[in-house]
Amino acid sequence: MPHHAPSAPILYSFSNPEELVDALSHFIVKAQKEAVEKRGKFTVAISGGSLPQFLNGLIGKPGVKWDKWQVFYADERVVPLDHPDSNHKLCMDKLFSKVPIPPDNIHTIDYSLKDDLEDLSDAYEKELIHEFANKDSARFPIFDLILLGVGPDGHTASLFPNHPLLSEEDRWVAYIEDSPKEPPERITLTYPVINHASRVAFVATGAGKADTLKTVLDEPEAGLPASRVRPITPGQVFWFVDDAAASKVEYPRTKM
Ligand SMILES: O=C1O[C@H](COP(=O)(O)O)[C@@H](O)[C@H](O)[C@H]1O
Repeated sequence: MPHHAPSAPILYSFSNPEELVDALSHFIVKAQKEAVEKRGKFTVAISGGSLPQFLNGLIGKPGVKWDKWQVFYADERVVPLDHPDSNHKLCMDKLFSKVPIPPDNIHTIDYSLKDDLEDLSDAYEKELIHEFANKDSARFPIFDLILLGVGPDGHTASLFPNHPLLSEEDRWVAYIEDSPKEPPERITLTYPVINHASRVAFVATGAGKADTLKTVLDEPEAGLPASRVRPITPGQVFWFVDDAAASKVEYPRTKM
């Protein structure tokens, strides 16, 4: 089979958060429409951190078919689901408690397995296998959309700089016990999963992310975790940022 290099990232920069929220919700609904037309459902993985607050353009938006969404977490902290550090709690607070998504369509970690992180991450992987296996012959799941953030150190999901997990090639879900950012115990989707997605969209805002974004987009050879997100063709990576976050970036912007 011919090998195609991954497509270059597409960078959208907005002058204010309202424009970003609006464009992002439009982009997500378009992705959902395509997926539902093709396969009758929309598989999406969502991060925590600052990202969920930018999804509020979906609340009450016409065209969102919540019953077709199957939601997983791109990463999750190993804490109770109602703990302030839980990415699930954050997504519930910012979005899912405000929309008619069936609770069974939101796939959370099984916190009762907290004493054995291998079991906990295997159980989450099984949840993915149940959703994706046998639907196509791919070795890895093909998410319709993965929504990611980027930390000031360039980490994304719970893939941190210089961590051995960056080299994971087999597992769909892996655990980490020594996250440099609190809390230390987490699970994360691995690169093979992220880089098989149909679309990955990063969201990053604020001047505090300007240096990080410059390194990620202008110096991919530095190998920061977010730069390594390069979905295999025909997958595509998009960046939704504000002008403050993009202020130091030379990488070309695309008009929406
Ligand atoms: O710890 C995490 O950090 C990243 C980035 O967070 P942000 O607040 O700087 O946007 C986030 O994407 C990830 O889900 C989370 O667990």
